[in-house]
Amino acid sequence: MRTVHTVEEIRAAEDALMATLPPGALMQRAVAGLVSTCARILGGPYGARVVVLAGGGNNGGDALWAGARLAGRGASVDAVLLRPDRAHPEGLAAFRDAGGRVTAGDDVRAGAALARADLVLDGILGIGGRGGLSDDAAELAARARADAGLIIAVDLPSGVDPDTGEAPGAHVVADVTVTFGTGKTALVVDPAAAAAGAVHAVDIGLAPYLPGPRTTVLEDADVAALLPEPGRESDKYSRGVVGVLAGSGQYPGAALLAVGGALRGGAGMVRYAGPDAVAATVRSRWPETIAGPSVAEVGRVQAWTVGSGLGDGRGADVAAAVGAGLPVLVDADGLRSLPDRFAGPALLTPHAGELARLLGVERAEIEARRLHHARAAAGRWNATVLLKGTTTLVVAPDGRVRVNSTGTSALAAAGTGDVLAGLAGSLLAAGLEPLDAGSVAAYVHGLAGQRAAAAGGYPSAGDVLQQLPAVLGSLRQADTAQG
Ligand SMILES: NC(=O)C1=CN([C@@H]2O[C@H](COP(=O)(O)OP(=O)(O)OC[C@H]3O[C@@H](n4cnc5c(N)ncnc54)[C@H](O)[C@@H]3O)[C@@H](O)[C@H]2O)[C@@H](O)CC1
Ligand SMILES: Nc1ncnc2c1ncn2[C@@H]1O[C@H](COP(=O)(O)OP(=O)(O)O)[C@@H](O)[C@H]1O
Ligand SMILES: [K+]
Repeated sequence: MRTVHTVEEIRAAEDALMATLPPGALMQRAVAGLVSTCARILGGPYGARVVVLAGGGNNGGDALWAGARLAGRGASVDAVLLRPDRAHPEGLAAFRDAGGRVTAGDDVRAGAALARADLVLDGILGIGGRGGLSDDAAELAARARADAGLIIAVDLPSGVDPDTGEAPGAHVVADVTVTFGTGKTALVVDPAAAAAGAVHAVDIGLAPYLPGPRTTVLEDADVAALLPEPGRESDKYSRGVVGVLAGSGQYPGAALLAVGGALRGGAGMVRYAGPDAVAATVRSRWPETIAGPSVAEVGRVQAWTVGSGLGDGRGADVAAAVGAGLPVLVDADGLRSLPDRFAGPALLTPHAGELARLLGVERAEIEARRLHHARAAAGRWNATVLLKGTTTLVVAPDGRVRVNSTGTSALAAAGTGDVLAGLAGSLLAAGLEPLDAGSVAAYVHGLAGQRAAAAGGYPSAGDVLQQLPAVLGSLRQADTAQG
């Protein structure tokens, strides 16, 4: 599991750790990790042309110290100081001692150095940064992006907001970010995360001083441990019965994909509620499905998945499923019929457009502030909100957040959301809480998208569905091997 902490938590942990160490020792740990990553990426620093962009804080200090060490190993290093009056004194002294050249941000030499750089170290702003880059810094960042070989961001790409994942103004767009101690929201939540590139974490010994993380990124082992495992005594009821209220005459495929997602997700049984014609289509593909005309008449279930491809005019059925007092997942058209607040476990699965409609804001505003708005909706409806997109977020009303790392644009195809709704519904029926059900489903769904894409061509939702057994099988196998 990868952890994410807030700036306040990181600063408190750093203070506690620093109190046990000689002055400057913590920065030297960070710098050692940064330099070894730079050296590895450069294939050895000797002869490399490096430019350090240094702001006036400790982030600039890290970059200047790293520049000094790279110069000491034979790199040709220029430092461009954005705030010459506030440059990190020890870092700057070490840099000069190692033979580094220093220029001011507005010096023409700065542009020339960037144009021939193999590597730019972005030390303009770190966790102290707020509100986008100043104009002079923005210009250097743009030049670096246009002209230089590779950009490595120190701790964070400068200019993004550390705690929200928002990018409120100009910012560095890095190829790699070397981050210290723990993850930051900006490294996992878009749009900021898109500017971080590949993230390398450097252990500086902070973990014992950090609180339990509110935000996490699940990995294979976490997901495998959360997946329901049928026991010797399991029967179809104890494994979970999912009710699926999805699809319509206009969108019968949504019913097929949601039921398929639920069956492949491990449900012991799926009960489909919908018109006879759609039910017949569902049963011709999934003969194991039990069908009935409405929520009230389909029989007992342990969780409901409602809304995918449902069309209009089914509000009463949605209300019946939502009001059944069972865990419920609400997707797509079902989101038009939400109660004022949920009383029991609920998982809402909007994409940005649907969340925009729910909250009465523009879609672009949702995309710019994904975590903020997912949180707002989770609080407003007392439900866990799974906001789909490049990095899917799952936000519980109590403030816990999971960020999915397996997303792929291969999933940007009609109907993949229906598969996700069925899959997450089956996990709710198996007894997972909405945060676990949503984050495990998003993870598995992303891996299925990756596998479908690797099989070649442009996968459709059906191809993604077909990959679920292989993905679940390999996660389980890895779990058994570990356990
Ligand atoms: N505290 C420590 O011992 C360690 C700190 N480390 C580094 O220190 C960094 C944090 O350093 P600082 O707290 O000095 O903060 P930064 O270096 O991130 O920022 C410096 C200052 O810039 C100003 N600023 C904020 N937003 C700005 C903007 N948009 N435009 C211009 N100026 C702006 C603020 O006054 C801020 O305090 C971390 O990100 C990490 O790189 C690491 O060396 C690990 C150890
Ligand atoms: N660019 C992308 N990168 C990663 N995942 C994506 C991308 N675009 C779409 N997805 C994923 O694809 C799925 C699409 O779901 P949705 O928008 O509900 O489509 P539909 O209603 O057609 O099924 C979601 O899981 C979403 O997170
Ligand atoms: K930085």
